Amino acid sequence: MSVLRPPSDALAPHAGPAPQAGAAGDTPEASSRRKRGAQDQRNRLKMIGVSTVNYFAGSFGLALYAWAGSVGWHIPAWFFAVNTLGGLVFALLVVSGLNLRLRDPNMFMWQMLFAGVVLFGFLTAAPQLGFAFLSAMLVTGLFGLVQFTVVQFRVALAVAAAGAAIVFYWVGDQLRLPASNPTEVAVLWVYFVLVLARFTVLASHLNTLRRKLREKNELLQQSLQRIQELADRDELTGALSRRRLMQLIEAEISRSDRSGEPFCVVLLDLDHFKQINDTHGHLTGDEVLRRFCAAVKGTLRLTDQLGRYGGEEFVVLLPALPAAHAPGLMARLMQGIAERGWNDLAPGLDVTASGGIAAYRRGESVQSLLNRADEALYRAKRLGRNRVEYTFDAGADTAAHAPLAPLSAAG
Ligand SMILES: Nc1nc2c(ncn2[C@@H]2O[C@H](COP(=O)(O)OP(=O)(O)OP(=O)(O)O)[C@@H](O)[C@H]2O)c(=O)[nH]1
Repeated sequence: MSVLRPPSDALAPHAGPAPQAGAAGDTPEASSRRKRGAQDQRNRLKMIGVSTVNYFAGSFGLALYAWAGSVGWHIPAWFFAVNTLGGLVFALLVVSGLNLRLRDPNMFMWQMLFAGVVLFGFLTAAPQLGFAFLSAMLVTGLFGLVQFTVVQFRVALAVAAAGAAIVFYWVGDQLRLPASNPTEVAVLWVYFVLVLARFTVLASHLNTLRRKLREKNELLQQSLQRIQELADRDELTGALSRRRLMQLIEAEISRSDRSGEPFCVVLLDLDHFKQINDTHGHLTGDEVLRRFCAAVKGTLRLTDQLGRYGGEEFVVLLPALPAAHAPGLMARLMQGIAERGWNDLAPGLDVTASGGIAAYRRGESVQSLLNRADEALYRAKRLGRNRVEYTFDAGADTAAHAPLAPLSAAG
């Protein structure tokens, strides 16, 4: 007998007015908002329909009691009329879009209030069916359980408690569980089963909502993960994104400042890459970038990080690496690039890279560290490419940062 018209979109609340369909200059975002808004309205209408069927069942139960002689026929007739009218009003509010002007377009509170007033009204008018209206209130309360916020639920509870106090005071002594003859007992059973059936329908509806919510959550998690991956990785090469790399260098600086452990960064730049693109095509250029990264990664430790700094420029972060050990590692790295083999990609293709290394100097910023690596890289380019240059760090520990001879990967 619940007269509650449950809301439509517990899963996709939409508070704003839906823009007109096909509005000129509709952006994809506005268009998807509009579609979501229209879907929300359809859901609201659908749930008003479900609720209508629900109080048809309630009216039917009351009609059985009228047939059994427990109440006059005017009780089911009025109950049916009042709830149908209420349903029509709520449906009209949705169809006209007027509900969108309300703070809560689902009209949760209004529907609950309406249900409460109707049920208490009929409880007063037919106290001999007390159990029927009280059990209907429980069904209504079940809707509130999922749709209301905690505050709304408390308000509804307070209003229901106050309403019950008034009505019980007024007609409490006449509240009955009508079962004084076999017909009434049979009707009581039917009515009871009807209430249970409505609980079951509601419970399965809640289950569906919960499942949809879980599915949406999973989808959201996957999307978030994908966004995180996109933010952290360069799609073409699989190297870390510049943003992620900067975060890792920052973290390494903090770690080094705390522990005193040295570390290095290397700026690597492919030589004459424009020419590779121009001669062999952009797709081959892309494949060169991929293979280059794979070759570099192949020579690094698991804890080392490779990130794409931009275009054909890459940064290698070498944690816990004293500057004195950098040349050996760079020789391996350059050898790895040379040995990668490029001819199968395009005949005559030769890929080399230049590098600049900087060892972290305590207290300096990421930018300063990278600037020094860039200066070394610039020198490597100027000195003929296909080589690695080291920036002597005058401010660092002497043993760990002794000046090193330029390293030529070719030699
Ligand atoms: N295929 C491909 N090319 C890229 C990509 N990003 C940047 N480039 C190209 O890389 C080239 C870089 O050219 P330059 O900056 O002149 O450098 P370079 O030709 O390598 O010359 P040096 O660095 O002086 O040895 C440009 O032609 C860019 O279009 C990419 O993702 N894919």
